[in-house]
Amino acid sequence: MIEVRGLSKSYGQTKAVDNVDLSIKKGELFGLLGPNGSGKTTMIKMLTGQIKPTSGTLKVHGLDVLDDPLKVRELVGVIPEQETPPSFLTAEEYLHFVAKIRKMEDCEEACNKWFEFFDFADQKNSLCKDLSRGTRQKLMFAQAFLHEPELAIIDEPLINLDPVMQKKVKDFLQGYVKGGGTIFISTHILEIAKQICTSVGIIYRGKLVYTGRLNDPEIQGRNFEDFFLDLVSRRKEISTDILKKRAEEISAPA
Ligand SMILES: Nc1ncnc2c1ncn2[C@@H]1O[C@H](COP(=O)(O)OP(=O)(O)OP(=O)(O)O)[C@@H](O)[C@H]1O
Repeated sequence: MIEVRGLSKSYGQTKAVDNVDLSIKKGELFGLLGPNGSGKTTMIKMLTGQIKPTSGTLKVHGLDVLDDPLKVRELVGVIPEQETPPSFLTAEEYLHFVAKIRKMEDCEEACNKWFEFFDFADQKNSLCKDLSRGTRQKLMFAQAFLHEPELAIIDEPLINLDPVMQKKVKDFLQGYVKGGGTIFISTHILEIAKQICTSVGIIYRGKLVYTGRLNDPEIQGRNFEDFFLDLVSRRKEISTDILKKRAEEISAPA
């Protein structure tokens, strides 16, 4: 469902994503994990055709994202990082608008299903700007799954949701992949990955330093948090040395 080869994205000197290879099969609930600034959002932006890679290839849903970014966005359900629905539309108008873009014939039932699922039917006529942050996230979630995409890509799916809604969303995501869907999420919350993901990738400083299942022999018998911290802090020591050297160079007399 997702095939990435040699994918890189640089912003000036910063290698946000560095030579990543990744394959995600249909039916996976894949979690991309990594500390802040490790390249998760940049990966998602490339997968969804929001930004172009510096180099590499990427296929999503069998489509080359570089050749056909519009088609990819039409097929795939996406929740970008920190995205909120347009302030000037009501919640219902926004879902109808998305349904039109998704070329859905009759969206009334699908929209109502989501208002009920997230328990905010009483606010469907409110302007999005007047909704709470959590409710805006619910709406973003609804728009991504409205057309029941085969693949959904979600940056931090549980952000701003209360524990009751988090549980609902986690159950929904697990059910979705059991029903044949594929989901790619990014998160820096390890607990979420442990609870719901069928496979994970760990990205650190743009490099994919691990991919596999949570029950892989490499992890088995070890606490996943320790495994994760080992992977990223081992590299942190290296980078700390580099930073120290740079600081010495900068402070050295000319
Ligand atoms: N538009 C941009 N211009 C310059 N640098 C950028 C840009 N977008 C991201 N970066 C840099 O690329 C690196 C990766 O950022 P990215 O947002 O992908 O990380 P992340 O893993 O999603 O972080 P977080 O968990 O904090 O959201 C960071 O060093 C960031 O500062």
